[in-house]
Amino acid sequence: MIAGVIVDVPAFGTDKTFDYRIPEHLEETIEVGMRVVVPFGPRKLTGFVIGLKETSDLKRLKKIEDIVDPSPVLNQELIGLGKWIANSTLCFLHSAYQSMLPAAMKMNYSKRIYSINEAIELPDLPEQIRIQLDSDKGLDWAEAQKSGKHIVRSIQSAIHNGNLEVKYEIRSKGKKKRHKVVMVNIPTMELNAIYDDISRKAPKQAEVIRYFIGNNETKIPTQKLMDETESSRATIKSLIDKQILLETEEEIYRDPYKDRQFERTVSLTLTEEQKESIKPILSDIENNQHETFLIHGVTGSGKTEIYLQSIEAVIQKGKEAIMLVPEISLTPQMVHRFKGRFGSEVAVLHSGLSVGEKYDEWRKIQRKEAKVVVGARSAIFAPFQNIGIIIIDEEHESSYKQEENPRYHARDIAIERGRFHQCPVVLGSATPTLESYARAKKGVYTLCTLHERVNQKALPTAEVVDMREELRSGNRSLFSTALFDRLKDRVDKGEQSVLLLNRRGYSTFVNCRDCGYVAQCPHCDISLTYHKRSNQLKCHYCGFEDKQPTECPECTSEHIRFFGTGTQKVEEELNKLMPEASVIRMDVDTTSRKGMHEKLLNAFAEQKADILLGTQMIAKGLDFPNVTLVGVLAADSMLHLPDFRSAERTFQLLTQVGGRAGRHILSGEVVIQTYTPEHYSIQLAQQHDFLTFYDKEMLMRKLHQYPPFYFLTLVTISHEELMYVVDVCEKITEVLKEGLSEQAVILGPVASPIPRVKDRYRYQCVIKYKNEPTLKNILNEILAHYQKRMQQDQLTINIDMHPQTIL
Ligand SMILES: Nc1ncnc2c1ncn2[C@@H]1O[C@H](COP(=O)(O)OP(=O)(O)OP(=O)(O)O)[C@@H](O)[C@H]1O
Ligand SMILES: [Zn+2]
Ligand SMILES: [Zn+2]
Repeated sequence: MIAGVIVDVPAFGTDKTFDYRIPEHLEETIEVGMRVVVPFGPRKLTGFVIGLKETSDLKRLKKIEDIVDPSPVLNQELIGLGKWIANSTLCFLHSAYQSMLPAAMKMNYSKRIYSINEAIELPDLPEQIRIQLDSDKGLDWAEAQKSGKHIVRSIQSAIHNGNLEVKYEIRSKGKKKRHKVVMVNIPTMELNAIYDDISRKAPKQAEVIRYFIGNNETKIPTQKLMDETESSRATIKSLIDKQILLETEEEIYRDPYKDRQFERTVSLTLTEEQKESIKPILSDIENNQHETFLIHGVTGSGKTEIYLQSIEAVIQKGKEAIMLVPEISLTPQMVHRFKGRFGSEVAVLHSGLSVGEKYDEWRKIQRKEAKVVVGARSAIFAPFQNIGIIIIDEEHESSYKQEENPRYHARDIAIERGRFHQCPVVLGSATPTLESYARAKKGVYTLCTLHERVNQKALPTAEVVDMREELRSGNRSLFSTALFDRLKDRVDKGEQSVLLLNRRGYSTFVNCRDCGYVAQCPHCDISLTYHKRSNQLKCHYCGFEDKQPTECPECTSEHIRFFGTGTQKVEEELNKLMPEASVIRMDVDTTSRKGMHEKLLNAFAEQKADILLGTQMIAKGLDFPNVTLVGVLAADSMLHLPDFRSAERTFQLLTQVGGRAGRHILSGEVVIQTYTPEHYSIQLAQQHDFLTFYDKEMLMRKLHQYPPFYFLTLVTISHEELMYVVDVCEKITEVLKEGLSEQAVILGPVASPIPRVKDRYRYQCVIKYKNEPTLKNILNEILAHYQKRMQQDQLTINIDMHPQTIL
């Protein structure tokens, strides 16, 4: 038998199936979808088996050496899906497959050196190195290279002379966790007799036997048995030696939620609007029919309850469900809602879990121990076999697009999988993307609208405050009088407030008041970010760190410091102006440690603070009954970014954050501070008027030839030498101009918005087009043409077929 294998060398020349012969002893074992170890040149690599056949066109085939997985990690559907991803996003097949698996299953390759014969004298090498060469583990080549040219050369000549040998080793990054369990190794009725027999001579051992007599369990983790019977390892060991007990190893799951109780919840009686929306979804589930729905429902309209009841119907049919939520709204509250309804049938996948935990959750799905997965973007690849529904909540969230290879959008994958499984795909949002809403209007998606909040509560009233007016009337603080008064009122009444500071486009840099100098990263063309806690400047692109300067390097003025308005600054001002208010601050700095995100939210939920101050991460999904005021400190901080989606993003953010207020018994109020109160995205968000916003924004997109009227493709080229980058980018632009139709618009070459990162210059060109059937071929030809230079010359060409932003 021959296996077709996709090897772990994501490069242009190797992006194809290689044939390997299956050795006899593995013939029965190897299946499509497994990973195997194969020889590749001088190396050993892993690869995915994506097909089996009887014969190959090639005569001399190498043999598969070993298997990595005892059972397939990809099923037929996922193998097909990988090809589709590779084709539609122009990525390598191996990258597509790898991205479907948890990080723990990535392979580590190492090259190790061993002595062939311990007795051989290698006087050129230091004692320590010789010991390692003679050991079982050998010497790691990467390590050896750090020990100096002289030593490296000696090792190389010893290899050449046949005194040392090289082995390639492969390990996966994550491990399965195991623990020891003991079980009774004799018929249970004999236990009493044995107890009588040994109780005098070995009372400790008898104690352990009695545990099993008095208990229905016949198998128990060794550690637990020792704890419960207060016995030692030696006692247990004697019983094992006597073959009364048997000890084995068992795999255990790391369950991040194991210490938590989830109160069971039941389905709520749906409102009329909810019933109308869920009806066609349930009918598709019943009839195994694929259709994409867009649920446009105002904040608090009960979309989540529709998801829950749809999933319930799917489970009842014996099928599985994928539920995607954006990373930042995958809060404990959210997990609770799903675990509360479906218990342990729910697997959760998000970046807050450790590599091992994620691996375990994935295996729970693989082994069919979970029926529902709730997770961020990559959960779309959950290895279910029998999917009955795929739901994407907050479908407008940009985090559903992966910004590195493979550059896929989870929405596209959802629809592709939905088609394969003939099941409904549900997209939900209070602020759908223009793309999705346009498709719904055209009838490509089925539109369901929820106009009202579940409890008939009015949407919170919003006030827009013109900050220019505030300045004119002498208020230089970050808070308008309107916002300040309301904040104070809530603190006095014991109600809670949420304050949003949109970080993007916000000043966090250090500059000189006298000459205007701004501290920049020496490796990237971007300003350094000031970190108060360490009093340091940091580059968020390359990690470069520097001390806060005491004088300006340009003009030696001492007036150089951080004048920005990050969340820390706001917190300080709040403390000064309203010392009686307690504040919880949530931003990248306060939530970087594991579990902090949850801790801070819990504290706020328990009303331990009056004000929750934070960045975008607080805008979504939170549902606190006592919150009656939401303030947005600078609504337009993102509006002026030169990005075609900036108005849409502003509208979405304001609508979402506004939706946090007054969701329960108390009514809510929203105050939006802005320097451009006349902008339609701000005015229409104030009026909760999605439809008018949609019409207006669609006109703008049409006028400027942006999605959804045009498709975009972004090509980014980078290299250390500026002239080289410009040259390659110019040539690529020319090729595109020649190959594409008259209708295609090609912008560029231009420097990327961040023109240099990690000492590499970046240039880009953007293609706007309606219908260019040859585009992918042309791009593939370009990649093929530059393949050598990409491998040998550190040239990078990145292609994003549908960029979320061209910023
Ligand atoms: N049919 C119902 N009867 C009673 N309460 C309901 C019903 N449906 C939903 N709710 C409750 O209403 C609140 C808001 O619902 P839910 O969170 O599902 O809204 P949503 O549309 O998902 O909101 P958002 O988009 O703002 O996150 C929740 O507390 C939920 O438990
Ligand atoms: Zn200066
Ligand atoms: Zn940098």
